[in-house]
Amino acid sequence: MFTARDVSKVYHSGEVEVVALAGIDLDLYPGEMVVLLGPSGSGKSTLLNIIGGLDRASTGTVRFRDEQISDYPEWKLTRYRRAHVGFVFQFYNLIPSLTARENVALVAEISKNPMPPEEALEMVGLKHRLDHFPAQMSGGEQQRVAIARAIAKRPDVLFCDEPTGALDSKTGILVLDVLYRINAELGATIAIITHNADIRKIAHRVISFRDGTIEGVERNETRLKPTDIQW
Ligand SMILES: Nc1ncnc2c1ncn2[C@@H]1O[C@H](COP(=O)(O)OP(=O)(O)OP(=O)(O)O)[C@@H](O)[C@H]1O
Repeated sequence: MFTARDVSKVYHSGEVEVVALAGIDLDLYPGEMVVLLGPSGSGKSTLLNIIGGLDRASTGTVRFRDEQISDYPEWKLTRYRRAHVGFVFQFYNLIPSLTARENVALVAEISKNPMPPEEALEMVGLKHRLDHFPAQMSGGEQQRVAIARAIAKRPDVLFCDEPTGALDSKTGILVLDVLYRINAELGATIAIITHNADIRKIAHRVISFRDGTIEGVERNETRLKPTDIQW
């Protein structure tokens, strides 16, 4: 689904150059669930942001199916992101003055063939929270609203940057279980960035980062369900 070749990213802040990615090659396949592991600052978010069309590589190429998205002008990149990519971040980013249903509806409105917000919220187990505001929900519930919002446009791929980073383990497992089901039931490719090595067991493949490079790729012969892991 994605082919990244020799992707590098250098940030310049004043005199200082930070090499966030130093020539990475990565393939992501349709329908797989991958976990990206690695120390803080090793380049995980930078890579997903580039593949997701939120940022641009300094050098190298990124293909999505038959399209070289690294060559896209801004408007095409926006269209690509809108049509194909869902994002889930550590801090939910819900609009506080909108209910769960309205937060999801907002994205559904700018999509071509969206799921009804109620259906997306039902998939994440929040049918009973449709008209609650973010402040009336727990962290895990808010994250599940954020996931419902991301899947409502039926994305081909879901990029999740530390989705359980702000949650206790019990709630985190619930959120991972939702992602696991979305991967199995909707067939969406899912990439999860985490610092938590225990989460690796739920992935088809685990990609390990170090200093802006990929240190290793491991395939899990047997996967665990999120409800079978603990940390
Ligand atoms: N906008 C930016 N400007 C300057 N440097 C940046 C910027 N974004 C990231 N970096 C630097 O690039 C490097 C890689 O950052 P990145 O966020 O990709 O790492 P990460 O592996 O996702 O880390 P974490 O697990 O802490 O989120 C880090 O050294 C970071 O400080």
